[in-house]
Amino acid sequence: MKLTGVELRWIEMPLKSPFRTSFGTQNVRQLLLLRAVTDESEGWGECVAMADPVYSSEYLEGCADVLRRFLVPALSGPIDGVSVAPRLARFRGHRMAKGALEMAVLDAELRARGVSFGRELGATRDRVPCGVSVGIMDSTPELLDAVGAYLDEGYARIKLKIEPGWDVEPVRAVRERFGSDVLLQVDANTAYTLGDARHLARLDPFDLLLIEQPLDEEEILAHAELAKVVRTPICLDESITSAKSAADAIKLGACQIVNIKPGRVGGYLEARRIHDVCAAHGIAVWCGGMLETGIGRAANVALAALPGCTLPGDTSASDRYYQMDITEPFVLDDGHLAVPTGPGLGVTPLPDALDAVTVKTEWLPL
Ligand SMILES: CSCC[C@@H](NC(=O)CCC(=O)O)C(=O)O
Ligand SMILES: [Mg+2]
Repeated sequence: MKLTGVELRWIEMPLKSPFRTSFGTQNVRQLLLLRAVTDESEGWGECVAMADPVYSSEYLEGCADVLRRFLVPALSGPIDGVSVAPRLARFRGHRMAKGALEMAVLDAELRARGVSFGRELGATRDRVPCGVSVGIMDSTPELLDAVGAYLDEGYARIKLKIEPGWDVEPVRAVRERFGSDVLLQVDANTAYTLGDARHLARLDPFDLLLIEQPLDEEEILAHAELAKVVRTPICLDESITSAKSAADAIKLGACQIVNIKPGRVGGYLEARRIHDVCAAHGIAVWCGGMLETGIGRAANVALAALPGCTLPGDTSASDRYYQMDITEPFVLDDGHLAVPTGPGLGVTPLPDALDAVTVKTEWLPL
């Protein structure tokens, strides 16, 4: 298969309501979609980098630049999904940009072969239980209303964003209102330090599934120290950038659970390798989210169907964040989403919906 070019598409998707985390509040999701055009088929990739480098060092315009000047030109000549990462390895970092490009080439290859993402990645289920991420709110009553609505929709797991000053009390309020059977976890997005260990241990009585990324992404040993003070399992997100970093974190006792985000780790093939490393060490994994459109959501649901994904992921329905998705919407069914079965991602953008959120496009010829 040969690439004839890649289209970059800047899109802006307004959120139904502000999504607040410890690193800021989002009202609109600005992201880059890639369309890989080959001599056999076309494929789609979603770059999950945010507009600003506040979740990780990557950001939207930086990804566009590195794709334009380095990554896309490096894919001239015969190419397929598995050969993208080796071809790009000489360029350091830029995992989200690389992951989106690999995803688009892999999707084109799989559509040409008539193989689904789920089949290619090793999915063993045709539907997956879905969790939902709940942002930091202005008040506890507002939080309880939101959590109650998501539970009524059937979500299998609730994840609360936390930060210093909004942690123990919101968790206590959710437990008191909805009981101890609700699967409940928290995500700090690196907002704490090891000095907060005893404070974070105050979450232990609430029987949380996990505490996600309490410390800075580079604090691997500190997470291992934290795990000696906090009984609740530590889950890493931002710290896990590759199968190697996952193996190191596990060996150092820095995490008992891993949130796998394909964009963060350089693509779905590396995500599968992380899944396999964790499974070999008895570490549970789940598929994280970056407010993807239906394109990224389709691939995430396929990943979430792998056997080692034993915890509900942040694979919410399309209407968690968006009034209208750019694909046929993913709709929750009894707390589950169906794994797409068509070739490649199994979904394609709806032209009118895509045009409605497109800011600009750029064609990168090969
Ligand atoms: C765009 S920043 C979101 C990062 C955050 N993701 C979520 O909370 C889930 C978002 C989703 O439902 O896609 C995380 O750190 O896990
Ligand atoms: Mg997280």
